[in-house]
Amino acid sequence: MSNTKIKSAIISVFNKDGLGPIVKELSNQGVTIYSTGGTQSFIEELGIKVLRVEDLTSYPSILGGRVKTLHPKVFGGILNRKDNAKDQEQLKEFDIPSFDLVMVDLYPFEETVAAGGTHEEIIEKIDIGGISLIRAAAKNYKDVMLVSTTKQYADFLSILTDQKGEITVEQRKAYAKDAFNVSSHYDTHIFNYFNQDDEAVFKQSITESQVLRYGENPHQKGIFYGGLDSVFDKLHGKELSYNNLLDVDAAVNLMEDFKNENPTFAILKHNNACGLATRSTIEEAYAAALAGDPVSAFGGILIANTKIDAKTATLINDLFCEVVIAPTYDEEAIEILKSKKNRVILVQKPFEFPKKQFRTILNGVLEQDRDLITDQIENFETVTKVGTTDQQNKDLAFANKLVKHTKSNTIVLAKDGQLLASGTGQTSRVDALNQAIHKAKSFNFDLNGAVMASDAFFPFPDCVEIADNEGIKTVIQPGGSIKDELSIKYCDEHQMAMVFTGNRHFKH
Ligand SMILES: NC(=O)c1ncn([C@@H]2O[C@H](COP(=O)(O)O)[C@@H](O)[C@H]2O)c1NC=O
Repeated sequence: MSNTKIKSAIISVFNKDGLGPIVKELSNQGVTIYSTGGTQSFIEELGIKVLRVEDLTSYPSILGGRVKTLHPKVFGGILNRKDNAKDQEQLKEFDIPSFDLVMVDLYPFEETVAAGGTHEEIIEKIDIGGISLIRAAAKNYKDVMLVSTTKQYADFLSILTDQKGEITVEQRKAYAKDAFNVSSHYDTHIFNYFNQDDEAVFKQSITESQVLRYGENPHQKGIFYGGLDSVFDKLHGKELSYNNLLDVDAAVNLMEDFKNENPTFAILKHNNACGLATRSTIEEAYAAALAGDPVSAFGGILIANTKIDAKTATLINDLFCEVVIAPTYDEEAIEILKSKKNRVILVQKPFEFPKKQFRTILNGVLEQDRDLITDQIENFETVTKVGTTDQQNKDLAFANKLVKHTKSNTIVLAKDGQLLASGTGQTSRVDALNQAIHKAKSFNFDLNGAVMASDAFFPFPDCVEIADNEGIKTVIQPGGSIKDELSIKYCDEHQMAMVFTGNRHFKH
């Protein structure tokens, strides 16, 4: 198959940005340009000759722009096969010009939904003519070059210029493939808008992707579908790996629950926090978080809920860590942190988490709502004779937030706004508690006065008994076991306080 020299073009774009240099080049190359209303005015204002689609079709744009290019003279000009004699005869018979280039930028449907447009505004942004132009030109890629998104402008302009308007069939096919990506993405968003009542249909479209160095292990391939630019500004460091991304996700989710708290710092390893503390300064919060488990912190992911200053950065610099995340940094702090070549420094932007979560299992996909419940002190239900003090309530809320972001089964032990230790991802709650106690003791924490949080109810009174024996007298848990009474009874007999939240926070 031969190259196609662009001699005629039809251009209909919503966003006119970046169009100027392309139409100038097309004009320089003597290309005949047809265009729709707004695009035509834009091109004319550049002093470039352009023909009106209305003159071609002998119809004005009607129904408020709902019908402007939908005409056999337009679609015949795009869909005709150059090597099909009958097609070419019909072009002559019906006086249809043949198009070698189609350029479209669709109505901004997704953006209108995101901006909270009214139903009527959103419906009007369902592009009909544009999507038809795209499908037609992509179908006939053997003869037609199609630019279906403004993202292709720079590449297309260089092809146009370098190859003097001669486009190879490989290039046309590649652009056609991209076009079906554009059209299917567009339709996915329309479907999801119409499916807001949550009918169980899985349809997602993510056009951005990043090939990772590898997956969870070096022998596994890894790709991230999504774009991090809306979440972070990356100031420094190597590419985030598959495991880094999982940890970063866990860190950002965790810190979301502490974003309105006093300065709070977390250190994560393998998606779980190994250090977390809230203090009056971020420097103190970092020091207390690190003290939670300085061994695990090696190679960890660090996240702060407030600005990282130079003093904190100096402390961080003593630790080998993969990623540091904060909403802002002092200039000096950035320079200090940059001293390690590979360390990734991220500025977290204000960011709204998607409301749904997905993961693959077996031969399908699981979907669930994000766990948006953050248990508030005013909703705590004291179920024991002994109540809780204000400080204990603060610690219970702190530990309970952490439990929500730790792999099940989990038990979190905390005191004075500091994670003392947690048991993570254990097959029994008793194992989780024993792991937490063992860890806390290994770092010389005094468990007297500590609080215990559990992600799910206690099926037996064994955990409260073990906790009691260690001096832990205050407990928070969802409640809901048929044997709750046994745990409550134990607490009452041993002057322990227990609070129910009513909300389980499994995380698997
Ligand atoms: N109705 C049609 O026949 C039609 N043909 C092209 N469009 C769209 O109209 C827009 C360009 O319009 P204008 O050139 O008038 O600014 C583009 O987003 C294009 O995708 C159409 N509009 C919507 O369907």
